[in-house]
Amino acid sequence: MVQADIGIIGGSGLYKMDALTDVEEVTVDTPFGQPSDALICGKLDGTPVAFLARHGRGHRLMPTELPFRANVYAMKSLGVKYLISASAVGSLKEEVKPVDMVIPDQFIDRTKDRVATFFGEGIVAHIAFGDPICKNLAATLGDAVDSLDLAGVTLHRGGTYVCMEGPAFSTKAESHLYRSWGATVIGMTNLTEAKLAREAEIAYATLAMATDYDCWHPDHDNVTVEMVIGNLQKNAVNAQLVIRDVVRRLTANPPDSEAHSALKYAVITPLDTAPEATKDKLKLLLDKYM
Ligand SMILES: CSC[C@H]1O[C@H](OP(=O)(O)O)[C@H](O)[C@@H]1O
Ligand SMILES: Nc1ncnc2[nH]cnc12
Repeated sequence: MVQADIGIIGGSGLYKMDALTDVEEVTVDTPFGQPSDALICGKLDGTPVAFLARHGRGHRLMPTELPFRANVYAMKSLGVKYLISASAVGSLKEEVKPVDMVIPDQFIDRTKDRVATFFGEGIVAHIAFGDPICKNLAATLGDAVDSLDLAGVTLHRGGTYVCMEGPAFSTKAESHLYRSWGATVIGMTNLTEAKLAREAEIAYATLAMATDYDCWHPDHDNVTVEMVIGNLQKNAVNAQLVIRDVVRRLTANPPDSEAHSALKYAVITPLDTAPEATKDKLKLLLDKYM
């Protein structure tokens, strides 16, 4: 099986990486079902990476339908240690304008219809999630963005990403509420992925690219898919430059991450008495603790 230390999940507008060489499509089956699509494995400037189109190529899956567990498990099964998400987000702050980049460091959970854990069925784990994003991976990602000096793009390091269920966009009352909470951007995917990545001991960071001002801004139209995609086509070009640069940096200097030992103090169920079937299902995550 192909192996890669670095995984990339491309969101709305980013369905492929043009610079990939030695490309191989890998279909992965997991105990949590099939990922959104085949993993596109290849090399970026010589470094093996695995790319996954979050909504599938052709954008077939809405946020609630995403097989988040299968996606993260599939990355883990290829050996991924660093997972970078590229995502479209609505801006909740005046100073974050469309095409700006945000590297969030916090989330607010407004999802209600998805499973965000690998555990259960006899094995209970509670991961620490106070700092849901890997600080070192986020810093490397920020350095990559800064070094590129992309025209018209301001980088915002840090910020809170509200993860809503969707698929409908927010009401104005909701959008104003999130602003009153001090949130920075809004999307529908990254919190769930970040939780599962942490459970899988994978360092996770998000390159969030603003596409709209959601529906709170008096001088801007309410968000539409047309608006999102229009801006994300510009963002997709920038995102690929950033990803290429961050992969170079991670290859030269793979950072430490607290995520890599996230399960050390998280599993409360004694594994020696836990159900064999669940241990088998979670072997990829728990092997080093058994
Ligand atoms: C097409 S706009 C809404 C859609 O875009 C974002 O997706 P992703 O995070 O995969 O880029 C947002 O979360 C929604 O799923
Ligand atoms: N305004 C918005 N709300 C939720 N998800 C989004 N993705 C892009 N823009 C968004």
